Order: sequence, then structure tokens, then C-alpha cells
Amino acid sequence: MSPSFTPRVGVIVVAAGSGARLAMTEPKAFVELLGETLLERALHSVFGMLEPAQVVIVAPPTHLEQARVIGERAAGVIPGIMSVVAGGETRHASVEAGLACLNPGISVVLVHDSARALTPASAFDAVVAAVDSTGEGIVPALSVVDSIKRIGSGGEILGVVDRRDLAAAQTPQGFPRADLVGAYERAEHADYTDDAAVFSAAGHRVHVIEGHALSFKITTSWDLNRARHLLSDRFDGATVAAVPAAAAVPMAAPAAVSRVGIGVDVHAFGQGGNLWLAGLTWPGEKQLSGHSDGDAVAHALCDALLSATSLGDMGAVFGTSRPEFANASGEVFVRETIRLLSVAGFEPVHASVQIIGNRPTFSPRRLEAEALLARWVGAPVSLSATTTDGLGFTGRGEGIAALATALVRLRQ
Ligand SMILES: Nc1ccn([C@@H]2O[C@H](COP(=O)(O)OP(=O)(O)OP(=O)(O)O)[C@@H](O)[C@H]2O)c(=O)n1
Ligand SMILES: C[C@](O)(CO)[C@H](O)COP(=O)(O)O
Repeated sequence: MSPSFTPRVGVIVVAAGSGARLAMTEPKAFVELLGETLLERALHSVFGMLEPAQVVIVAPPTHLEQARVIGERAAGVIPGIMSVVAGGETRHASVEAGLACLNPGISVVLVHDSARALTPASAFDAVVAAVDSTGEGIVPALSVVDSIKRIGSGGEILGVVDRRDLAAAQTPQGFPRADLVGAYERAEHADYTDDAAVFSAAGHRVHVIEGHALSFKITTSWDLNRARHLLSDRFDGATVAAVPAAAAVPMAAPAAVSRVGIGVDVHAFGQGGNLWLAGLTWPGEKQLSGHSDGDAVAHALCDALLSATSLGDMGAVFGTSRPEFANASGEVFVRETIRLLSVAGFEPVHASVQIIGNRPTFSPRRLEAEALLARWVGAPVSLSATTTDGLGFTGRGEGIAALATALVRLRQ
């Protein structure tokens, strides 16, 4: 499937390492952390970026199909911008394999370790913004808090390193595409431990921006346990307070386990076309006008689900920053909303939508519509309809309103 837009940002997610230091039977990216692989967790943030990107997953040759399934699940309704390629013996070789898969239209490249699986989407957005504003390489990094010693072969301290000169580099690291590709082509060896080193060695400048505490690399079993604890405690007040305000929405969510949301949508009847309501077409009924299919039920449902998860509303989530959703159908909006809920760590429990209007006569198709919406949402959706005794715009037959509530809970 080809995307309905041309991304200019490409994200290479390197996931081809064996994870020798983690020492599990699966390659590290395919190790599960509370029911999801590290790769899938990393991809949730990639697909949660403000600007949709081409995503290239670099996987072990033995796990290409598994990576594709994980990638498509994480991509949700926009699978056309995701591809999988086999990695190499070293991280350097894996990045080269990823670079070779970028579409011609890509001008900014981010390279990210799947091993940094809890990195929030906001960290990706910050790197893209910094590459755009500088036109140079960008590395998120944390300052070093420990005293650093230079040691001899016998373990003796030879001297002190001034930690004010040091920063611990994270990923995603971002670069202008042409310069990064050229730097990899000219690299004299494959021992560089990150992309910034390759880029600098080619004579380009790299800037550091503030990294994120959640972007730590899962290297050992201790790191995996730390990630597990952070996720389990995610909605504990203390943990949330410890995360900077710039953290992704999932981490900023309040402490409730179950949450409710509300949504309202109104569309006027237009001229010609087919009516789309609750995911169904209604032959002989007047079309609802709007920039999409005008499905007020689907839109109210999305708003209720987004509101329950404090993700904003349809205008904020599917507005001008996401042109691929212009004129999208109700199904596309609902499925993408569910994916965003999942990224935020939530799942729907139940939703209810009431249609307010004179037409169409809804009850004969209620069960059909409920079954369809339940499939999209992955939870029961109850539908009902009412009129307003001839009062107001719905009573005058000028349009349809829909009022929705949704219950969501933290994913188990
Ligand atoms: N041949 C390789 C080696 C590493 N990586 C990726 O590079 C990132 C950083 O590497 P690291 O954390 O060191 O992962 P591993 O090489 O898998 O771990 P280890 O060194 O413990 O084996 C990881 O996301 C890893 O999957 C890769 O794509 N291809
Ligand atoms: C790219 C990196 O994560 C930046 O800190 C790091 O250099 C990877 O190093 P590793 O030796 O592959 O773990």
C-alpha cells in the first residue's frame, strides 16, 4: 500500500542486535516487556511522532517476518510507510542497511536504537525540530552525574576526567540525509559506536540537545527490570512527577486506572452523495457535509475515546499537522484513535453513542452498526437514537448530532 503523503523524515530503528549482554534466548528487540516486545514499544513512539515519517526497521535476518508483523501492528492505519530490512554484523552495518531503504523524498534521517524502548515520542519531535533549525547533526544527551576516573590496567586510578566536558549520548540521533549518507560512505572503519561519530568524522557539526531519562538503553537484565518497574509504576504520582513536562502524553497521564470521556459531533445535511453514519452507508438518505465522510457517530466516538485518555480532541490530533487524514473515513479515524490509545497505554472498555436526529430510522440497523464499531474499537459499542420533538436544528431536519461516552482503562 502506498502512503497518501510523501514523508520528508525517515526513522531507521535498528533492532538487529543479538543482545549478548541481556543474554536472553530471543534477540533483544524481540524480548517481551510486560506483554510487548521492546521493538513494538520503541515503534509506538516512532508512530506517535507529530510529523509522520517513513519508518525502516532493521531486524535480524532470522526475524524479518516477526518484525514486519510487529511493525504493521504498531503502524496502525498507515502501514504503507513502514518497511523491514535485514541488519548486519555490527550496528554500523545495520544502519547502512537502513539508509539504503530510504525513499527519495526523505531529507531528514533519525537513527534510533530499539533498545531504547521507552523513549517518548516527544524526544523524536525535538530532534526533528533541532535538525530543521540547525541543518546539522543532533544528539540527545544527558549530563554525567558521577565522578569519572581514568583507570590503569591494574584498576588503579590514573587521573580524573572533568565531567563538565562530558555528555552521555542517546538516540534518536538526527541528521540531514545527504550528509549522513555521505558520511557512512566515507567512513574509514565500522568501529564508530554511534551515528554522530560517523557524521563528525566526515567533518560535519553535531549539536547536543537535552536527552530524556526514559531514553536509557536496555542493555542488561537490570535495565530490563528498571523498564518493567517504570512501566508498572507509570501512573504512580511519584513517577509521573519525576518525568519532565516535555515527556510524551503516556507518561503525563493522571493516576486513574479507569477513565471516562465524552464527545459531541454535529454535521449539517448537504447535497447529493451517500449518508455515512455509524460506519454504514444509508441508501436514499441525504449525505452529511464535512471535510470527511461526515460520520458524526464515528467522530463523537473518537472524541470520547481521546478525551478519556487526555489526548485532546479530533481537531488537535487529526488537524493540519496530519495531512494524511484529510477526507479520511470514520473507520480510519476510529482505528487510528485506538492505536493512539494503545500508545498511551490504554485500552477501551466500552463506549456508547446516541444519535440525535429525525432521519435515518436507526433501530433496524442498530445491531449491524454496533457489531461494526465494536470490531474497530475492540470493545462493545452501544448505539441508540432519539429525536427532539421537532425542536432545534435536528428537529427541523437540518442535520444530525451524536453524543458519545467512552470508558477506557490502563492496558494490562
Ligand atoms: N549488529 C547489530 C548490533 C546492534 N544493533 C542495534 O543497535 C542498538 C544498540 O546496540 P546494543 O544495545 O549494544 O544492542 P546489542 O548489540 O543487541 O547488545 P549487545 O551488545 O549486548 O549484544 C540496538 O537496538 C541493537 O538492536 C543492530 O541493529 N545491529
Ligand atoms: C548509539 C548508542 O546507543 C548511543 O549511546 C550507543 O553508542 C550504542 O552502543 P552499543 O555499544 O551498541 O551499545
